Amino acid sequence: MKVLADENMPFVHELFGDWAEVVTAPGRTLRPEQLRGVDALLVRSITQVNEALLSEADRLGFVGTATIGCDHVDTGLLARRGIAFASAPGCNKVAVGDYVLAALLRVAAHKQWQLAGKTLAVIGAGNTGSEVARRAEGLGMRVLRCDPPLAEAGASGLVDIDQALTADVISFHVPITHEGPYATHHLLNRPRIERLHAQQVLINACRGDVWDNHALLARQQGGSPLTLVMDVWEHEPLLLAELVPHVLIATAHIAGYSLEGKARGTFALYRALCDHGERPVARHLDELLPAPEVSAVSLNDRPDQAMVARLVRLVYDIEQDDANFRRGLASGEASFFDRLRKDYADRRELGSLQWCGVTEGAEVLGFKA
Ligand SMILES: NC(=O)c1ccc[n+]([C@@H]2O[C@H](COP(=O)([O-])OP(=O)(O)OC[C@H]3O[C@@H](n4cnc5c(N)ncnc54)[C@H](O)[C@@H]3O)[C@@H](O)[C@H]2O)c1
Ligand SMILES: O=C(O)[C@H](O)[C@H](O)COP(=O)(O)O
Repeated sequence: MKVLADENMPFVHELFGDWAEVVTAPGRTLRPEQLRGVDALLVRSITQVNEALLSEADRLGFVGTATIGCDHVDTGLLARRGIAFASAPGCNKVAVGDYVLAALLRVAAHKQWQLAGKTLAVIGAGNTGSEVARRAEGLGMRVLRCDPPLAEAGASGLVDIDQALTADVISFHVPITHEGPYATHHLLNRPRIERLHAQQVLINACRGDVWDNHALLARQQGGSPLTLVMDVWEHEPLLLAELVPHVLIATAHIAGYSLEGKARGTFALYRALCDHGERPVARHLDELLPAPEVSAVSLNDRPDQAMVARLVRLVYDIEQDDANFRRGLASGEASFFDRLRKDYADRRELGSLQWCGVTEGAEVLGFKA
C-alpha cells in the first residue's frame, strides 16, 4: 500500500510506516502525476482535492483530511469514483478553544476590561464554538449562541444573528458554505460591519471568507475602528496586507495547531484507513505525545483574570504568534504565511498543565485539575 501524505502532517511515519510505503510532499503544490500508484492520499486544508488533482490517480481508494473543515475536498467526486473518504471532526477543537481564550485575555489587557460580566457571542455552536463558550463562561462572561441550523433541528436557547452581533465579543465558528439558507460566505458583510459599534471585538478562527475583508478594511480606516482578532484571511495564503495594522492579533491560520490536535487529526485517519483495510487498530494516540515542558503548577487560591492570563501564557503565548506574523509580513517574503505554518513550534494544549492545590475553575478553562 502506498500512502501519500502532506509533509505538514505529523506522526504519519509512526502510524503508517510499518505497514505502508509512506511518501510526503508539500500539500499546497501537489500535482496530478504524484497520485499515480498511490492507494491512500492524506491531506490538510491547503490541498484542493478535485477533478484536476485526481485526473491521474489510477489506484486511489482512500482520501483522508486531518482537519475539521472539508471545504477543500470534492466529496461528491470521491463518492462518484467510489473512493472512501474520512475527515477528523473535532480533532483540533480544544486548540481553537485555547487560542480564543488566549486572544480574549490579550484583548482584555489591551482594553483594560474585566471579562466577567461581558457578553460573548459564538456564531456557530458546534465543536469549536462550544469549546470557546465553555472557556468564556469560565471567565464569568455571559454567552450567546447563534446557530440557525441547530435551531431548525430543534435546539433551544439560541439567538439570531442580529442579537449575536450586539455582544461585546463576537467569535465566529462556522464552516464556509456558499449556498443554501445558511450560507456563511461573507456572513459578516458590509451592512453588518457598518452597524457594529466601536467598542466591539470580532474574532475569526474559522474560515477567512466568512468575513468581507475589504469591507472590514474600510471600517478600520474610518473614525471608529473595531478590535479584531484574525487567524484566518480571505484568499490565503495571500491576504489583504493593508488590513493587518488594523488588527490587534494577527496569526497564520494556526488556531487549531496544537500538537495534540494535529496528532488527533492524523490518528483519526489512521483509524479510518485501518477500518477501510480491515486492519486492527494497533497504535494508541497517547504513545505519540512527548511530555510537556511544564506539567503542573500549584495554586494557593482561585486565580483571578491576571493569573489566568499568566497560566495560559505558560502553555501558549499568542503574542509570539502575532509577532512572528507581523515580522514575516514585513520581511516581504512571499511565502511567509505557509512557512510560519510549516515551521510552527510544537504547541501544547492547556490540558497538558495540571493545577494542583486549588483546582476550582481549572477544567472549564481547559486546564487539567
Ligand atoms: N483556524 C483553525 O485553525 C480552524 C480549526 C478548526 C476548525 N476551523 C474551521 O471552523 C469551522 C467550524 O468547526 P467546528 O468543529 O466547530 O464545526 P462544527 O461542524 O462542529 O460546527 C459548526 C457549526 O456551525 C453551524 N452553522 C452553519 N452555518 C451557520 C450559520 N450560517 N450561522 C451560524 N451557525 C452556522 C452548524 O450548524 C454547526 O453547529 C470548520 O468548518 C473549519 O472550517 C478552523
Ligand atoms: O479545518 C481545520 O481543521 C483547520 O482549519 C486546520 O487545522 C487548518 O490547518 P491545515 O489543515 O491547513 O494545516
